[in-house]
Amino acid sequence: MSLKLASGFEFDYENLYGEGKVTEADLKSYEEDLKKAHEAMKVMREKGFIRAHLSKDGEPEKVLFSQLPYIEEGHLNSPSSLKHLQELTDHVKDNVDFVVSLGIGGSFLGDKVIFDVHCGEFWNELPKAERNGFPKIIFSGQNIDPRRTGDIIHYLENSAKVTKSHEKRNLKVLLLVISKSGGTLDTMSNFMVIYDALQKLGDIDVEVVAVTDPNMEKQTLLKKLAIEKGWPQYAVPDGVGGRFSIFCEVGLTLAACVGFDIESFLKGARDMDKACQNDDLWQNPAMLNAALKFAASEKHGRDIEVMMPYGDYMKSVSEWYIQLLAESLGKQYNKDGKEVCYGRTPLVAVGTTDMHSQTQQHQEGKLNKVVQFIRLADWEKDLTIPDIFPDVKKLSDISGVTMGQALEVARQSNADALASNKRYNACFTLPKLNAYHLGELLYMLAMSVAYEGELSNVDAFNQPGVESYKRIMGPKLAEVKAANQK
Ligand SMILES: O=P(O)(O)OC[C@H]1O[C@](O)(CO)[C@@H](O)[C@@H]1O
Repeated sequence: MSLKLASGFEFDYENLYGEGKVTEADLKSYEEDLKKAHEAMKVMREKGFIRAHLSKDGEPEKVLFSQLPYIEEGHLNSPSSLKHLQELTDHVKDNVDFVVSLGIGGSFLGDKVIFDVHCGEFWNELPKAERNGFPKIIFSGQNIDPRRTGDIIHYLENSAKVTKSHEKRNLKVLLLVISKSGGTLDTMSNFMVIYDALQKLGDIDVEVVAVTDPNMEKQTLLKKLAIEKGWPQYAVPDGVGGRFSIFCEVGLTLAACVGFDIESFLKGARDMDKACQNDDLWQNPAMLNAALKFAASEKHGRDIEVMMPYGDYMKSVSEWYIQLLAESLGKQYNKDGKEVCYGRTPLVAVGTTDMHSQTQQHQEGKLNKVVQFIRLADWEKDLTIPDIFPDVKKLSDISGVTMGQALEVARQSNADALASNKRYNACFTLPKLNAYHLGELLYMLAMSVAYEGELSNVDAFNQPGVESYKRIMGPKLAEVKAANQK
């Protein structure tokens, strides 16, 4: 049982729906709610309106992520904004040695997905020609870890020495500072430490590009600095929350720095958006995914979702999804102010790696999980396991198949084993790992949490819970500073 789009994207729900799983009757009981949720999505697309959604200042706020795939003048992504991104590409290509991308949460996770999918693990070790002249990339700001930040500075210092002695020039480093609110401690502390250290080194030319809320009336700290210092600016528009921002200039600036195909990525998202306008539940990937996961949680207690892509470079997709699901649906109060403590808990896993650790739990632990696989139908550069030890039967037996085939056999076996023991699971198949199919997948997941927000009657677009520790953290930090000054 699966929903397959013309692009080849497939959602296989065989092990999630049917007898002993989410049933027809379960979905029937949500018929009216699904209709309403689908209507709400139409209104969101047309007007940017989501019932009861308020900004963190308690003001009515639009929800505009569904506009992002459509490149049109006057839209958030437009021919002129793409031209502006091309200027960044033209600037960094064959010119900048390193881009340090600074951000956390939605200002990091999507960029890491783009980097992993497009560049892979060894990008920074490749000769420049193999990177097509694009810079090396370092991520920072996603923690406040003095050792790693110190290591980044030291690494750049050493690179500057090599550049000076081999090429008789300064190293060029661009700090891409990404923060919607413009003042996040994690991002800005790393930025200040790194910017200061690099400027003091003397043999590094440092420049800054700021990605922040463009609002001129209520300027973020980062915006003010960018104006004052004349740094180029890109936008995290009003109405686009961090966890949806991979489709705006948060993700697209990093994409522009590595030569990731932005237009294909947005086309994938756009085609998925069209598929998600289908009124038929069984033909609408986001509505179907939301309905099945919601029913699995509410009717069968399966309220943990293990996002388990098969392949190392998709682990960050799972990490991106953690924020999407957790911040969108983990809510104490529903839209009517009633305490509900809703939310499905997301977990990161990777196949085959976690089949040798977590799978024991998935297979025999509490019956509270849905394991959601992601697989690639085609590994463009697959490798065949050679028969180099023909006398060693066990090794000879595993030769003659490709690693991609072995990976898929492992996944299917895991799915079958789970299903045979009442363990719900499902699978998204991407025909290939490229910008287009990534756009499809991520957009479908974003739209799916929007549906689930409506089904569960919680605001999927705020995150009041993260303000609690922030309120405690500010004064605590001030106390530490005061003590340091004594
Ligand atoms: O882009 P900013 O404003 O620095 O925020 C980073 C992240 O922090 C959060 O606000 C949570 O603390 C996320 O929602 C957001 O993606």
